[in-house]
Amino acid sequence: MNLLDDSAVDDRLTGLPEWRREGDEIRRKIIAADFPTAIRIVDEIAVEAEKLNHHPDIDIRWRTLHLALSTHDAGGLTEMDFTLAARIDEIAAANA
Ligand SMILES: C[C@H](O)[C@H](O)[C@H]1CNC2=NC(N)=NC(=O)C2=N1
Repeated sequence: MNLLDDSAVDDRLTGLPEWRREGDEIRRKIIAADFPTAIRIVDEIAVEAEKLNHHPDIDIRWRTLHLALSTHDAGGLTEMDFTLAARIDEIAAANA
């Protein structure tokens, strides 16, 4: 999987307004209604991550999830990160 250059990253982020670039990662926060919902979101993300064999870093703090995506094997951002980010946004919206 090839690393994306800065313009490609910026281009893909325009379609993902919840996400911010932080160096070699993209990050977003999800505030769930309550803790059980936060865990359900994490579980649904886990299903998608396994399908893609691409996994986010997830920080769970009560009902706030901090997510970070990067392609560790490539040492930075690739298409996989943006594919999973879009799926995470769908999961967040479905559990809003
Ligand atoms: C061996 C396994 O396919 C790899 O380690 C996968 C697993 N999940 C992954 N997740 C992420 N975010 N980046 C990777 O490079 C990656 N590689």
